[in-house]
Amino acid sequence: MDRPIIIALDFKGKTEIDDFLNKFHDEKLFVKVGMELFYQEGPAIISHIKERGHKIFLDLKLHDIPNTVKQAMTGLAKLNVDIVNVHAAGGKKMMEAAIEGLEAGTPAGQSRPACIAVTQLTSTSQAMLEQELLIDKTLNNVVLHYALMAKESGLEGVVCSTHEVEAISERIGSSFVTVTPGIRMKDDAADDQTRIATPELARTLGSTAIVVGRSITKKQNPYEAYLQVKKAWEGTKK
Ligand SMILES: O=C(O)c1cc(=O)[nH]c(=O)n1[C@@H]1O[C@H](COP(=O)(O)O)[C@@H](O)[C@H]1O
Repeated sequence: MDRPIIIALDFKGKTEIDDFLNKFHDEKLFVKVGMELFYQEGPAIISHIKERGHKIFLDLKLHDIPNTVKQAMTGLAKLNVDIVNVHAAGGKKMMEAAIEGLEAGTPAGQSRPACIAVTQLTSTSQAMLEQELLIDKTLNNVVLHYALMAKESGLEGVVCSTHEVEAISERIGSSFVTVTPGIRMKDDAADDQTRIATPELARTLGSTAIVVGRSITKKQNPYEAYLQVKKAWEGTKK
């Protein structure tokens, strides 16, 4: 993966997507389609965005019994997206089933989408981990453990916060993909995110890709905001 900025298209529908993408002057982007958009527009939105020439991370965060995840992934593989994801909390059998489903569903001549596992959401804090999820470990250790499970299950990488990237890369190797949301420019509000970082820090700590939503989509000039994120992300060498 060529260190992309993945723009989270958290919009209501196709009209909003077209208005937004039209601001990018034919630049080929890597975008993320999540639950908000997919549940409104269905699979047709994927072919629509692909026709415009953009790469897609389909972020539906599957988390169910292994057989259900396998069958769901068999269907999703036909959409020919670049990345899909699951929750690592579903366990190793579920993650293995996700890969089996993707392999079974990928049409001949197409490459199977990369599959990555959400470790702990970037909205989760240490206090929430302990008090609500009753996990009595450090966030870093939990994320690293989930990343190891994902690796053992045959996945290509994880979604984690920037703050766990170094530990994962040290233990598993830097070719294991780390996709990091919770990205904010210095003066932006954290909103509902807890484990945030600037694009510069993500670059310094070695994230494979950053996911950026509101710091681009909610700005008055999203294209200008994207260029600023890009400069920050590409400017600082590790
Ligand atoms: O899987 C994800 O993409 C994801 C995982 C996670 O731990 N945290 C997280 O924020 N995300 C997604 O990344 C995007 C972040 O959006 P912003 O907070 O607006 O930049 C949203 O679309 C989330 O659904």
